[in-house]
Amino acid sequence: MIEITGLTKRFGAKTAVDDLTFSVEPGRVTGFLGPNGAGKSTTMRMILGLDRPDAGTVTVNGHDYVGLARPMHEVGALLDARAVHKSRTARDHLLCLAQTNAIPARRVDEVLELVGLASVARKRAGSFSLGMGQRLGIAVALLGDPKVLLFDEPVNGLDPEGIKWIRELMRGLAAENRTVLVSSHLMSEVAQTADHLVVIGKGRLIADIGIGEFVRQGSNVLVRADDAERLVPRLVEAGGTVQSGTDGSFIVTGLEARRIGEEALAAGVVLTELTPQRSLEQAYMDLTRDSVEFQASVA
Ligand SMILES: Nc1ncnc2c1ncn2[C@@H]1O[C@H](COP(=O)(O)OP(=O)(O)OP(=O)(O)O)[C@@H](O)[C@H]1O
Repeated sequence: MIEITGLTKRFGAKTAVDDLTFSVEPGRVTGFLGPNGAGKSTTMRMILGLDRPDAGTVTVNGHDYVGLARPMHEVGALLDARAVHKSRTARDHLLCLAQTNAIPARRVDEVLELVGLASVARKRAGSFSLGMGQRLGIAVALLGDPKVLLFDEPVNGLDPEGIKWIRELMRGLAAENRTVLVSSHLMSEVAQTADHLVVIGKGRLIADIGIGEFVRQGSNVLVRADDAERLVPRLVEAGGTVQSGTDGSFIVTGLEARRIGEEALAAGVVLTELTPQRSLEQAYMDLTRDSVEFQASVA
């Protein structure tokens, strides 16, 4: 469990993290979303005691990071996958960390296997592709078998097979009741993995919401039906908001397309069109539009 209260970090005149309060619960994957420069990495660095907050507190399993007796056993993090000795082999890199943290050598071979690097364990990390480097970074995070895991943009550089692998890994870690926080600036990267979302913009909290609720809030569906008068009251009763559109169509907010289809079926109404209007990515972009630091201007 990670608990963040009133967390603030300034760099000169810039407030990178601004009075942020949220907690990250075990047993689920929490997606940490925000546009570039929103303050995700700075927040993660403060969780790990790498940056000192100007105000507020952050605790991991009830302690601040510096107060943790065996940090690698409590928190594992993938922050910057390039932070390895290029001349060392993958195995030596892990062995070195294991030795300084009283972790047995057999755990090194276990994590190499787990991340799919066993066959290249004796190759120099400097010769690794970006994706292999990411896997090595994940091996480091898992080395101490920690209960809390932080992944900063972990899919960077991974191919589709690697992306699928890391999604399954994160889901598996959450299923083992671990606390998993994964950052991204793209909704599409976390939508399939996260159970919960924390969205920030310009260092401030924008949303702290279950993925199901976010999907419902983000959904806007265009509907055409042969008997709208019979269908609309049912949709309103089911929690939807209905606005009439042009030429007999109407827009339903707050209900997923499937639910609308089920209501139509139950009412015996034929749907002639059922089109989701806004993707999750779009909903997220709408939410963070005012927080984007660098916007391209349209010529
Ligand atoms: N060491 C630093 N010195 C000065 N400014 C910094 C420093 N670290 C971060 N910042 C600034 O703080 C803000 C938040 O940066 P941060 O890297 O935490 O954002 P982010 O959400 O992780 O972004 P990205 O998705 O681009 O990695 C940015 O405006 C950044 O320029």
